[in-house]
Amino acid sequence: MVNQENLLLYEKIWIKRTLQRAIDLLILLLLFSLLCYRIFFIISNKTFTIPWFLAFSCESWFTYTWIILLNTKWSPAVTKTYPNRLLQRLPENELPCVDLFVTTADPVLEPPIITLNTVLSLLALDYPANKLACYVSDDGCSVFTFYGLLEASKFAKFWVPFCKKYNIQVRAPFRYFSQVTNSDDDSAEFKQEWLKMKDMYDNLSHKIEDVTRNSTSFQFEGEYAVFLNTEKRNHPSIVKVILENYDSLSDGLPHLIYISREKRPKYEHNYKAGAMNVLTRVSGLMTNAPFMLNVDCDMVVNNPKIIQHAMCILMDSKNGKDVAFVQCFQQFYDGIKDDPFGNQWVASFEYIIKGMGGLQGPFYGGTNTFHRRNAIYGLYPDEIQYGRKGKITEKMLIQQFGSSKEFVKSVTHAFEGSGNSIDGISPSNLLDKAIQVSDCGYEYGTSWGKQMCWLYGSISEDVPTGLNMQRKGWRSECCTPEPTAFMGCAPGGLLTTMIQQKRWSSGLTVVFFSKHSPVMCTLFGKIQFRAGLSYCWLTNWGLRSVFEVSYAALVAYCIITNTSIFPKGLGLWIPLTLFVIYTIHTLQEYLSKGLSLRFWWNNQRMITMRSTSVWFIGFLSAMLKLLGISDTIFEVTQKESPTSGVIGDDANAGRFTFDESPAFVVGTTILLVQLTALVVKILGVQLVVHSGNGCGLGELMCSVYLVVCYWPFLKGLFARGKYGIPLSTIFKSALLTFIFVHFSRIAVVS
Ligand SMILES: O=c1ccn([C@@H]2O[C@H](COP(=O)(O)OP(=O)(O)O[C@H]3O[C@H](CO)[C@@H](O)[C@H](O)[C@H]3O)[C@@H](O)[C@H]2O)c(=O)[nH]1
Ligand SMILES: [Mn+2]
Repeated sequence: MVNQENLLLYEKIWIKRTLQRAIDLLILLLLFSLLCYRIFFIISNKTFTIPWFLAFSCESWFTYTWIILLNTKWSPAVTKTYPNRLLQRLPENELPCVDLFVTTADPVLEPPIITLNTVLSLLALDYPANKLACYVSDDGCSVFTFYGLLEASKFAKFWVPFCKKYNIQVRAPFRYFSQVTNSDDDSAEFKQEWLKMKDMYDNLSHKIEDVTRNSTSFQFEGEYAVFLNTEKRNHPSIVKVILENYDSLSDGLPHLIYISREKRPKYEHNYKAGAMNVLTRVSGLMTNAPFMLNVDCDMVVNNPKIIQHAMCILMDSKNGKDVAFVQCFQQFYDGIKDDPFGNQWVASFEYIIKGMGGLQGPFYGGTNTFHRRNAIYGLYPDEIQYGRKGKITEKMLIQQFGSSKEFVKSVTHAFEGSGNSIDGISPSNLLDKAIQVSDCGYEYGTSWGKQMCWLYGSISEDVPTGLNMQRKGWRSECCTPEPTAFMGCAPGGLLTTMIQQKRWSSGLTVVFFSKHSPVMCTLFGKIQFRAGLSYCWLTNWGLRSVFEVSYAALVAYCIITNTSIFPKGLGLWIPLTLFVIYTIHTLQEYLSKGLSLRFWWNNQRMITMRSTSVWFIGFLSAMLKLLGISDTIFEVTQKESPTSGVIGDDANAGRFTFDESPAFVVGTTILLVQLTALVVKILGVQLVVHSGNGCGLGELMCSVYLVVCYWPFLKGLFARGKYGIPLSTIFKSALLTFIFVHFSRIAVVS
């Protein structure tokens, strides 16, 4: 007989990739050869030119990047969870409580119908309803989001039982109805109910469409009166209990609470991190679950048993004790075929996240994550077992957590592991306390956002928040059940993708130079060496762009001035082989995952485009922020409304569209500079340098490669309308190109 108690709730499965490792090493060897070649060349020829030195610096950086990337990818692992064992071990009523958080920020960029679907999919989770509470934070302070939630809660009373009765897998109605039609095999009863549900859902979405369309005639009465005269950035806290499971029925509906934290023009709101901290406090007061799940408003549940899977990890008495958070990777529905904008992250998931999964665990990705409340509150892993070090007085707690006595009490309860803070008091009786902790002055002088919980200061709040926990010795785990846990909406077009990339680059650069930088956390905290390096890879996106842009500029400079940075003759074989093997390597990575050639190329060119354009802008904006010159803002990613049709089917969905956004200026400039260089070469009007070390095949190939990557931009130069690059952008880029060429010539002449 196998003793049930000894069976693990989850296991780590290591992935073997011998061939890939061999190629990885070969590339590393070639990179080192190139660097050595440069050093010997300088020593033996006793010539030292600035372009050579710059090329050497860039290539050293690329080698460093390659090393930290290898380090990240080299011990990949996935976790396998056994939810049945969990249920055998724990009776349903002993399963832990989980607080569910949804954030939304803008009713236009994030249509309420999307948020409602996410909420509905959470309410319908396959987990005892009395163990769940769903909190929605609305930074848009939108009466339509609130209206939508009220309507959705009425629909939920039918939808949730329907899903549970028929064991529906996809519980976000718009996903369900777009995928599943009833068939002849279904029972008459099911068909009837299906039709009824579809009818009710259509009704719900029409209602919401109608109020948003006729927004001016909305009646601010009753429940809605508090929204009258509120402005997005200037309004008091609004907390509303929409659903309440009074009798704590396991087959009822979870609590549903709407929160719009106070906003005043003079206060910093700290974007999503600020919203998450308010959610943490309100939920601490009302339900104080030991675990919390956080999702963005577009991340619908796709696997209704996901909590059981995550709990296998967090509740495992052997390996789970030091796990602070469980990360389910972001996956997307209705992605455009072959990923033209490189925002579906399939390869990153396979190689980077699984790679980190084998180290100290994946980084916190901002959504689809289960957190341990005590880890978020700043405890160390061993404090969970042996209690907090030293005696903590109430005064100290108030200093850290703020002045709400009730909230501080809930924190003490959380630390003691004794669950609900104010037993027997239902959420609606705690409204005034909840409003108090949602006020913008509440955090003043406390540790919120500085030492604990969601950290402030970077617009990629997720990475430092996760790092801050891991530096205390916590680990994290990936959770990858079948079917996929959550599905979200990938940015629809080029501009949205570029803005998102800029935000990440900027936010991550700030993290790299902040006190929560992976270097500091490795030196002075408990981030393991290799995990620290993998965090360096992640937070160096911005810095990397500086070297990539420099390299691109250098190549063009060489062609224009007829100088060279690449070896001649035999020496040219090193960079050439490097290029060919690297290409085969990435191609192999994609093909072996069943992705197409087109997919691979789309991703490769997007990697080049984003790392030489928006990452660079992100880096510059991070520098301005670090120097205190200007602040960075969190630009919310637009989510496509489900009613606007399936994105993937549109023939033009993958075409590049442009507008006057500065995000396109750098890219257009890179392209124009390369084109100018090539034209100069073809016309033979280069400046001849007397050393005889003129530009050769290497420089030309680099330049042509860049033009090929930027092909969609090249087409944009000649196209019109939204597919064309606006004249003003072309003009700005042309000016920058002119300046570049001018200074290149001056630099040579002098
Ligand atoms: O002031 C704000 C800004 C954003 N959000 C919410 O934050 C979430 C993420 O914003 P989104 O525009 O969708 O950003 P993405 O680039 O798609 O998000 C990724 O990157 C972010 C960090 O840059 C993380 O916070 C996200 O979880 C992660 O999915 C959304 O639910 C927003 O409603 C707020 O609540 N308040
Ligand atoms: Mn998103």
